[in-house]
Amino acid sequence: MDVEDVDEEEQPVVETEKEARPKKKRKLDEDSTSSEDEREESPKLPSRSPPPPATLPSFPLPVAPKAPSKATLALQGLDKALLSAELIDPSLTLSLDALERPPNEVPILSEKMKKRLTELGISELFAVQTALLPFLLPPQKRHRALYMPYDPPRDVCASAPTGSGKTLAYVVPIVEILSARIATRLRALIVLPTRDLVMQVQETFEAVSKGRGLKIGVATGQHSFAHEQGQLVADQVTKLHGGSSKVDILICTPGRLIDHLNGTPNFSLQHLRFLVVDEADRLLAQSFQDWLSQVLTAIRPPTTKPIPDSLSSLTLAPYHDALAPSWIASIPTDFDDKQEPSCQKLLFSATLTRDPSKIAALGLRDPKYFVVQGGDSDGVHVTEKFTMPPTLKEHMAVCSTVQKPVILFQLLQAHNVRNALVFTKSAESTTRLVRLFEFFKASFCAADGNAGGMSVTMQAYSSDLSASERRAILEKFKTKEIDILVCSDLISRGIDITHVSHVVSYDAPIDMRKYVHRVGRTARAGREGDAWTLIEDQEARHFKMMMREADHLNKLAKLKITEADLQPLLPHYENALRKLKELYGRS
Ligand SMILES: Nc1ncnc2c1ncn2[C@@H]1O[C@H](COP(=O)(O)OP(=O)(O)OP(=O)(O)O)[C@@H](O)[C@H]1O
Repeated sequence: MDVEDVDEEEQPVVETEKEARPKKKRKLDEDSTSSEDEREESPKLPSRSPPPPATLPSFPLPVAPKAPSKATLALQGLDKALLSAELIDPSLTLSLDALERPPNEVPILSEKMKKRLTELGISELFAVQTALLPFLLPPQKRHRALYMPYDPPRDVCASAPTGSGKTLAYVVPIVEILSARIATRLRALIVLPTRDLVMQVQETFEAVSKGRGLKIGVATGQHSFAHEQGQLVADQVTKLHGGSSKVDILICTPGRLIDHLNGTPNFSLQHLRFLVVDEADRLLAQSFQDWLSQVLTAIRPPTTKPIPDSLSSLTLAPYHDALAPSWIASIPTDFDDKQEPSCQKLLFSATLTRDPSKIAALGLRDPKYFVVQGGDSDGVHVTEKFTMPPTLKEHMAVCSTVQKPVILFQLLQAHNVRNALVFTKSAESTTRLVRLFEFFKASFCAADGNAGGMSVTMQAYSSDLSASERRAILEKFKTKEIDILVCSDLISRGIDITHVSHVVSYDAPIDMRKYVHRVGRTARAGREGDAWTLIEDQEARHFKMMMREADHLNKLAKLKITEADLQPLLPHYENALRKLKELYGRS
């Protein structure tokens, strides 16, 4: 079988319609001709009805519609701010030394930060960072303050391809601004969808903020609630209007955050200077006890504000409560401007959130959009749904269900694949595929002593494993003790393992977002990467439709595999299938 040839079966829907239209026209033309002929031949009788027209009007052939104008898109409800997004060329980089500002302005990065980044091997900024750092670290000192109740900062939505360095784009500014603090308060809250991602972002914060005296906490439910409470809040006994915090930065999952908001005395978000929603498209799609509205409420000042001790007692004693400025009740005067919380919301995603109701729910303040994406700068391109790393090569093969495993094994062998992630549809199928591969490898090695390229190690990584088992496996994969991880979509969001050279969607992803996040595990940080998708015959139509709708089908080349390539592997594959059947039969 030539896998290349398999997927010629369906015609694009548009073409089918195109063909149908002219046929319809021909039919009508034929009808009109025949009636004219009949008129020629029939005896000339007086006719009661008016004669039919000589020819029927012809229908115009369908043409591809033009791209909608900005005004049309605006009318369709697309957020105005999104239409005027700043487009950033993905190939843009900027050396740390070139980050200059005039001497009368605050430099973008402090010398301490430059030194630390250099120690971490970062000598230049990636595209998303070149745009966000100057924006989040403005040139005037007052715009970098922790409290700006009369002139609060603009919110930010940033969309950039997977692996393009979004994490540092918020970690660096947060560390720079919070390092100016004099007392520990909860000033930055980072919300992520999974525990694994929380750990990863925590590592980045700890690395970047080393020596800056910031305290970083996590809340994911990995430890008992009481333990976490003790780590986050210093005083849970005295009622403190200003809250109490043992950390400056908290990185958490939404569920656990809500638990603390509702159940930890003195846990308060009133001092927040940054709220980061990373992997925003996924977090906004999930309700998690309506986490977002609870967080937004906790950031806003209460309607009845507490009066600090110093005012109520009319003494000059400093009030221990440390309320945030917009929380403090004051006697209103005619000159008072409205005070607002100083919290700046930063949303990050590899896929644009285009649902206007979701954007509205965030209550963004004069949001500024940054989109890292090639193409025109006329703004219309911003409406494209997905941005991929430019160093990613994408391929697909359509095949039968039966041949899929052996095609995978052939690809791994022929391309000498190491450092790969293979995605399956469920935890159960990860285990089954790994077992099948082990039987296959054993049969292959028994026949060919030197293993002929089948020496790779494969391991299942799925929700069937405990968190500690998963961590240990991931660590082994990072240190290259394991060559290939077969995983369910658990790993497909944000996990950063830079050496992944191949991502194989063994089971095709069911939607475009899943596809983007899976393939985004490779070609990270400017490296090359390959993404292969295996599609079963019956899935081909849906998959291609999905790709076409995302304007992405033309980016996928076909994988070249022939019958001759598979032939030598088939006896071992049959052996492996028999063994697997025996195993599952037994259990
Ligand atoms: N300026 C830089 N120089 C060198 N490496 C960098 C730089 N910025 C980020 N990286 C590295 O690039 C890798 C990918 O970064 P990161 O995880 O932030 O990507 P991401 O855009 O958040 O991806 P995803 O959408 O998949 O979560 C990380 O290993 C990070 O350390």
